[in-house]
Amino acid sequence: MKPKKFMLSFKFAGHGLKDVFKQEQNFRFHTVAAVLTITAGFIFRISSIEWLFITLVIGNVMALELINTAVERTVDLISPEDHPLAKKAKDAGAASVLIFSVAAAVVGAIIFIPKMISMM
Ligand SMILES: Nc1ncnc2c1ncn2[C@@H]1O[C@H](COP(=O)(O)OP(=O)(O)OP(=O)(O)O)[C@@H](O)[C@H]1O
Repeated sequence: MKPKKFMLSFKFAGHGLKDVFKQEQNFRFHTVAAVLTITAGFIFRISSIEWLFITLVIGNVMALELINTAVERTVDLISPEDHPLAKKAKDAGAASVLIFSVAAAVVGAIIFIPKMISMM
């Protein structure tokens, strides 16, 4: 890939990120949750392994939310009218974010709850 094309792909990704942040409340919620989790990571001085898990779950939740938005928009483009398959596609996309968000909450609880308890 040419360097100019490579740099342009970053620019387009940036546009996508900015647009989804502006348009999607769920993405803004996940961003706030990520900032709070990272702040808690510094406050509780979590280990390298714990940072590894936190980085992976935050990255995956946000990436899934972006993919879910891409699915929603593609469905809206292809099927602006109500259609049972459009509903199934959108609901499956939403379920993928939900499943990983629950897993992320479990990871966060395993890392932070013992540290909060020992602080009290
Ligand atoms: N074209 C469609 N045909 C059938 N069901 C749809 C269609 N578009 C959305 N739905 C369903 O209607 C419900 C609400 O959808 P809604 O449009 O409010 O949210 P969304 O498109 O999934 O997400 P967002 O609000 O972020 O765009 C969901 O169960 C969704 O699957």
